[in-house]
Amino acid sequence: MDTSRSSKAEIVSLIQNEEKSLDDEVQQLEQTLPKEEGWTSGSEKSLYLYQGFWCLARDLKSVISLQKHFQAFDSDVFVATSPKCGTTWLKALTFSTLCRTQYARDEHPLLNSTPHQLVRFLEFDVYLNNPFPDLENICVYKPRIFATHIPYASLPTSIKDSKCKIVYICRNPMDMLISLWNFMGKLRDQIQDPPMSLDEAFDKFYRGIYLSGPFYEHVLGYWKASQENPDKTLFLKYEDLKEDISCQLKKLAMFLGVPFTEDEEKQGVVEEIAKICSFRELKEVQVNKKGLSRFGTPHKDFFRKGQVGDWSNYLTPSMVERLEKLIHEKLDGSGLTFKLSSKTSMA
Ligand SMILES: Nc1ncnc2c1ncn2[C@@H]1O[C@H](COP(=O)(O)OS(=O)(=O)O)[C@@H](OP(=O)(O)O)[C@H]1O
Repeated sequence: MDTSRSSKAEIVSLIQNEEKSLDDEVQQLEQTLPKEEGWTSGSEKSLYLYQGFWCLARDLKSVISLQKHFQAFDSDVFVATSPKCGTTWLKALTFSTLCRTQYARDEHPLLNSTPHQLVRFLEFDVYLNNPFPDLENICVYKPRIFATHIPYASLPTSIKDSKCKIVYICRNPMDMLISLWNFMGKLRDQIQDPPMSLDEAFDKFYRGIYLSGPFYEHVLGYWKASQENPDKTLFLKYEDLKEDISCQLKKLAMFLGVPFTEDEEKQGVVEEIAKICSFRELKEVQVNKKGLSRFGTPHKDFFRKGQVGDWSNYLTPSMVERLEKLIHEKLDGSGLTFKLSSKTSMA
């Protein structure tokens, strides 16, 4: 919306009209889109299948408004993920890599802000209840870095068409399921919902019914984008980061156009970033231990175990067999594979 020539009253009226038209559109969609019970109780927690992915009614409004209005800059960077695949970690790493010259080494912003405050979600935060956020002033550090769980196909056109960069992280779906089930379990406790059995969670996950699911479509969308244009989309795996964070961090810096210099490497900058963004360190920072995120989740719930292979402590052999078969079917021919190691590792 170009408001450069409008008076304040005209702008207020434009915003009100846009809000009203969005509300009408969402109300209509709620009546027509396929609908399923969400992971917590309450009709507002129902999930709707919008453009092939599952979305809360609250988020439908922000997704539509950012699809309509968001204008990406060539310099922007987007952290794209499915939930529970390493978003918090990749936000911290991307921010620390890109903005490393903008703060003193002993005054890292991650010591006072959560990764979700430094790299804000477009649909759950920036555009939540606000179709025209003040994007000019929203990111203190430059370049602008935003995050999203929206699948590649449904990203605002300007993200796909501009020269901005997208970093994506995926995780083996079995660990993702266990992480999601534990996370939603904590949300259910807070609102006094009875616990959801693992069988029920497995069934929902298997059918792709969770925020931004189905998993395979999400992963394959970004996988194909990274194959077609590797300079625009970088595809990372949680397991690879756990295995060799320095190597993956250098790859990330190179992709973002800010490779570590020889001097930086000698000074241990790579290891410093890896350390401050590690599960062990971030979990202990005060700001990550208390308080709620702007989308209502306790900060501490973004840090649970941070391990590879925790699924083997929960999933039954028949669940594993069914998921392995599904993974095989869905990813067949794509060239994408997951390590399903049951060996756990800590940061
Ligand atoms: N720094 C760091 N290093 C490694 N692992 C980390 C880190 N921070 C968070 N985690 C683990 O990531 C899981 C949460 O996933 P997301 O951050 O994608 O969640 S969310 O989508 O933003 O809600 C969740 O995984 P599980 O422990 O398996 O549940 C977190 O513990």
